Order: sequence, then C-alpha cells, then structure tokens
Amino acid sequence: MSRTLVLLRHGESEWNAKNLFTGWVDVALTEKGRAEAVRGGELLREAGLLPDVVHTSLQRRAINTACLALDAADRHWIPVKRSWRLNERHYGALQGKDKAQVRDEYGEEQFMLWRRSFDTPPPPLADDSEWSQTEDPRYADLGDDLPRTECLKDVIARFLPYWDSEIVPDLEAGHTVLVAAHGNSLRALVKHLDQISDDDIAGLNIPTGMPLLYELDESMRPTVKGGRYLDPEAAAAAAAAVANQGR
Ligand SMILES: O=C(O)[C@@H](CO)OP(=O)(O)O
Repeated sequence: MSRTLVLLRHGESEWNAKNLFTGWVDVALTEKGRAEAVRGGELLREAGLLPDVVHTSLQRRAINTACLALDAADRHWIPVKRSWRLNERHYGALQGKDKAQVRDEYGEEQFMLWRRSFDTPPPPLADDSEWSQTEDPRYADLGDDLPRTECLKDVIARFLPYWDSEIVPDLEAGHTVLVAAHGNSLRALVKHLDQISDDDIAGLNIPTGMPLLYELDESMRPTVKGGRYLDPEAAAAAAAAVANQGR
C-alpha cells in the first residue's frame, strides 16, 4: 500500500515580500503567492497526485494556499482538518520586525541563532504587543499552550502529537495526504521524517509554493530521504532565496 504525503509551504505572504519576521501574525498572500499556490496545484495535477484529505494550520496564508492549489488540481472538495499545531513557529518579540534590521542590530551570529538554531527561542512577545495572539478567538482554548515564543524544538514538540494522532491514521488508511503549512512547521516535520540532526537542520530551508512529495514505508519512514520536489530546479532556487533573507 502506498503512503503518499505531499508537503506544501504557503505561497509568498505580504510579510515574506517585506522581509518581516511573521510567525503567528496572520498575514495574507501576495499576488505572487497566490500564483505560486495555483502553480503548486497544477504540479500536483500534472503529476497525478490527487490529495484525498488536506491538513492546514489556522493561518490564512496556509489555508488560502491549500484552497487555491486544490482548486487548480480539481480537488477543492476533499475533507479538510485544521490545527494550531501546524502553525508557523511563534517568532516571539521578533514578530513584525525587519529581518535585515535585526541582523544589523544584533549581528549575524545572534540573528542565525534566533532564526535557525534548534533550541534558542527569540525573547518572548509581550501580551500587550500589537502582534500578540492572546486575544485571538481562534486560540481561546489553548490556555497555557499558547506560545509567546518558540524554537524549532518547541515546534516539533507541539507538531508531533498531531502527526501521530491525525496525519498518520490518514496515511495508514491509504489516503494521499496534503499538508499545507509553513516554513518552520514543515522543517519540524521534515527533521522528524528524515531524522536530520539538530545541527544539520539549520541548513534546511523550505521554499514557498513548491510541492514536496514523500512516499513512506510501513514505519512512516521516507522511501527516499529528503523526498522529491515536483519542480526540483525551481525549488532549489527558491530555497536559496529563503536562506538569504535578511542579507
Ligand atoms: O518569518 C517567519 O515566520 C518565517 C517564515 O516566513 O521566517 P524564517 O524563514 O526567517 O524562519
């Protein structure tokens, strides 16, 4: 039985375009991002990869990317499941800040620690910040689970329970599963799937709007390490652009 998983980072968001740390701030897709999402869906259709179920975060850039991609693949009608556990990494007090300015102010080493280290979270976001989610009704039930900052290790800790309880059962049922999420929540999942070390994960960047295909064995391990981008050349160029943000 095939266990087919497709990962899709949302298309370019308004804050990707402005080079701002985004995290849990619920920004919209740009026109380019919407086009990327449609192209992602066309790639799925051309590859004959037709999702049976989609999992998304609670953030509009992922939700709308999934809608646009599935519409382009003529799969707009499939069941959808959403969870905060697929949200982008909470970027703490960096949310809303310009990446290049943060790098200039704190230096390359601290910038990269906050941005890509495994276990160094940025300083927490104050609850009275305009970029706080404490009053956001979609997170009203989270209580103490509502993050004020996260490192990648924290994202893995909140993502994996959802992977085990919601996504793995869909894969075991033989469904082709689409996960529409975010740069760092997908880095968390890829680290788990490919068993990437805490150090090496710093070098992994996931491009916007590029479907990444994994076929999984009965132990939910990839049959091909790293999976396969449906458009590998475009994905490599776009991942390099993500790596260079802030420069
Ligand atoms: O700002 C963010 O939330 C993320 C994704 O856009 O940025 P980065 O790639 O720097 O982790």
